[in-house]
This record gives sequence, structure tokens and C-alpha cells, in this order.
Amino acid sequence: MSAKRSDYISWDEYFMGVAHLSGMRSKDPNTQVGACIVSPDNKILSMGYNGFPKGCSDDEFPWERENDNDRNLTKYPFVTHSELNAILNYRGGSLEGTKLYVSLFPCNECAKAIIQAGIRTVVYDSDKYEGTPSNRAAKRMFDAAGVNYVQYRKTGRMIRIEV
Ligand SMILES: Nc1nc(=O)n([C@H]2C[C@H](O)[C@@H](COP(=O)(O)O)O2)cc1CO
Ligand SMILES: [Zn+2]
Repeated sequence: MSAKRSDYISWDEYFMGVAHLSGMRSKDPNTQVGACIVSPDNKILSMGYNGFPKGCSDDEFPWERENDNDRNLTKYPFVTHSELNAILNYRGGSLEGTKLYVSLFPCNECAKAIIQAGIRTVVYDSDKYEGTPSNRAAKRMFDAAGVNYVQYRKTGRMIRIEV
């Protein structure tokens, strides 16, 4: 009998890896975000990435970050964040007591949805908007609501997948 493999990926690497993979579907030219919701017994319940709502074409809606003079539109009023997409993509019932893995710390709007959906823990990777009003509001609400948020500790493992 041979011993089991020892170089298998950990649960955390698996779920954060899935979150990052999901973010690779994003058409946002500046920031791609992915999220993965996991049950207390380590089952993936849902995934999401940032994009425009159904029916809102990536070729017609703007991906600009700043208003330009003639069109005067940015992506911000239109884009659905990865975390909200992951919550809304779940059609199986309650998300009470689940864990969310996300490649970027949630904004204040997603924080409200996370709290109200009953998600108890957020594992995030980047926090590149740390200190902004939205980021601070999200943390303040998580603290008040008892949602735990922990930064993912990178293991340095490279996961390469040929598709
Ligand atoms: N937690 C998040 N989840 C997300 O899905 N997003 C999305 C909204 C935009 O599509 C993009 C941020 O664009 P930018 O401001 O870095 O060019 O990422 C943003 C955040 C940040 O709070
Ligand atoms: Zn958000």
C-alpha cells in the first residue's frame, strides 16, 4: 500500500484559488475580483466575479474609471461586485454560518449584503483600498455585526493549470 500524497493543496489554498480563478472571468480592465462561498463543512456553495448585470452587454456599458467629457459615464453605477454576485448566484436556501473567500476586501455595500445574508467569516486577500471611506465603513459594520474578517496568509505556492 502506498502512502497518501503530501503535496495536496490546503482548504484555504483551494478556496482562495477558486476565488482567484473566478475573478479571471471578469472583463474589468483595471481590477478583477473573485469570490467563493463555503459551507461550514467545506463545500463550495457559490462563486462570483465583478461584472455587469445580466442583459447589460460588456460591449455597450462602459468600463472607464473616470468620466470622459463626451460620454460622461463610468463603470461604477453598473458593475455588480463579486461578493454580491456570489450571494445572488446561490439559489439553494440560506447562507447562514458560511465563509466567504474573496480576492479583495469587500466594500461597504457588499458588507451590508454579507451581514444580512448571515455570512460569518470573510477571508480576503488584497486590501488595496484600505483606509478609504467605503473600506472603513465595511470594517466598522463587520465589527458591529460580529463578522470575522481575516487576511489570507499567502503560502507562496504557485498553482499552474493547463486548460
Ligand atoms: N471588494 C470589491 N469587489 C469588487 O468586485 N469590486 C469591483 C468593482 C469594480 O469592477 C472593480 C474595482 O475597480 P477599480 O476602482 O479598482 O478600477 O472591482 C471592488 C471591490 C472593492 O471594494
Ligand atoms: Zn462591493
